[in-house]
Amino acid sequence: MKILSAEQIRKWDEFTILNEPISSIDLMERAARQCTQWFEQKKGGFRKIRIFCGKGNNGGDGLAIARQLVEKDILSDVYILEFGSLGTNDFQTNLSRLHSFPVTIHFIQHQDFFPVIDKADLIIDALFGSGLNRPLDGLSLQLVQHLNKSAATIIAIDLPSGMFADKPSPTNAVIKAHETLTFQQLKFCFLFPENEPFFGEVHVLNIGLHPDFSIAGNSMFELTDWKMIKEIYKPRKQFSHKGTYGHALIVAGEKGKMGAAVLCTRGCLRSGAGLVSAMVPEEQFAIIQTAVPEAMAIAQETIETVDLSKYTTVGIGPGTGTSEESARLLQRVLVNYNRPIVIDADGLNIIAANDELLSELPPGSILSPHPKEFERIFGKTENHLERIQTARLQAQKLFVYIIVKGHYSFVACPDGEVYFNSTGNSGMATGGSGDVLTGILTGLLAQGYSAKESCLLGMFLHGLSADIAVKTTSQEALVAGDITEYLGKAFLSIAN
Ligand SMILES: NC(=O)C1=CN([C@@H]2O[C@H](COP(=O)(O)OP(=O)(O)OC[C@H]3O[C@@H](n4cnc5c(N)ncnc54)[C@H](OP(=O)(O)O)[C@@H]3O)[C@@H](O)[C@H]2O)[C@H](O)CC1
Ligand SMILES: [K+]
Repeated sequence: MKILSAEQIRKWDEFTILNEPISSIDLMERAARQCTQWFEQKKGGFRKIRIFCGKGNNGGDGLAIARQLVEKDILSDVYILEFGSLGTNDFQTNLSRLHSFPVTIHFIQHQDFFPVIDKADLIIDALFGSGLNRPLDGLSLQLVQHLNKSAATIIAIDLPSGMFADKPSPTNAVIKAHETLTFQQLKFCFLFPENEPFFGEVHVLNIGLHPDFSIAGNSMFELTDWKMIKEIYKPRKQFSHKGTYGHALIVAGEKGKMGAAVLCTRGCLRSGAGLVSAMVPEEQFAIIQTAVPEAMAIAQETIETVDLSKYTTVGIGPGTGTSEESARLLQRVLVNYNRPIVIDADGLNIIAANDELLSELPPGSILSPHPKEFERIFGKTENHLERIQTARLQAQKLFVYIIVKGHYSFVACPDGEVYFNSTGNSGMATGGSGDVLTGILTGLLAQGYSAKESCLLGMFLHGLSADIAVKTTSQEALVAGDITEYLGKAFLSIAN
């Protein structure tokens, strides 16, 4: 699913209006209807429903919701932020429609008119949506601060007022919503971690924008979905043997960090690699061979002489440390291996300390930093959007795939496309979950998925497995090992 800017969504509206065809006011009615149905299902026994409206189309939605709720015998008070000018056409039409219904309409021209809000009230925020073009100030700023001070439940329509739809809102006053009902698809702003305190739980309501609108080519940003992932997934061939699915080399672990090697190797095996060799310090063989008997062990001390070309791919970095010997491991792989590899964790820290290694990366390789590792290599970024843009430029420049981990992990590809992952949960913020991802990515590469396919399928599987796991483990009790345990169920849900 492509992620669109506010401008592109406006064009999609216009396309729908022209080609469905549907009038703009009926499209607003349809959008409001989806919200009304959602509110009906929510029920909740609120003392009073208060709908706050601006004079744009977001406010128009609020007015239409007020009318549709009365039609269902749910009463509300409407508050219109009044600046003295007329609202949009659809706002004005909805205002005149509302006059014949038993809804009290208040016009707010000054902060003295702000209502006292009870914690048992429900606030519907329809002040500003995707048309916001500057931070809030004056009366709108004061109103948002007043609403945020209340202990009432706040539901935002389309976006929390004060938040820009497609760029960071660092200095803005923004409504702190408990839930947000957004239209048609996720907006860019919901992918930024800085915005998380404001949007609460986001529900995407389908308002039936025209399916033929050509978004392809209009956006470099995309959210992975089931259809895309099912197309990438390749069932195993009937006449196959372990050689069909490649031989992966995992270079991981040092004394005290062998857990990373175990998790990574398990992730690699569980994602379907035919053979996996784990290159660990020789004195740690017992750990890897006991914990992962399916893998072969090979000593890190043999790195100078080993023939790397016999491995289909290499995953390097989890728990290796950043000592001179570990740096040597990475250098040797980079210099002697020319197919795509996966580099994570300490492998990335070694690169951060020796940035000349960036020019040695085999083309098409995958780097999978978390934000701090990313900044160590590519420099400080002010916000998530800047991080996305930097990753995009670097992926193009270095011809590598850069996965930045987090809620909505994303991968920046060498062709300039950026894909956000749609699976996963906060339970994954636990030690070792990145090591499992490295294993999965390496395992997918080994069995013949392209680097891009490995990134998309790997991130999706990793998150999906955790989503399935938390149904029994809870987010709190999830440990990285559970992600490998549930990978089978994740594969089954993609295959079926
Ligand atoms: N396809 C859909 O998703 C549909 C969405 N709908 C709803 O429409 C809004 C977008 O409506 P729009 O009228 O474009 O914008 P807003 O309602 O968000 O804002 C209206 C005007 O507010 C002014 N503005 C902008 N920033 C500020 C500010 N900081 N302070 C005060 N005023 C501000 C601006 O006008 P100016 O002339 O003052 O620049 C805006 O134009 C979308 O979010 C949905 O809720 C449709 O209902 C159905 C389809
Ligand atoms: K809003």
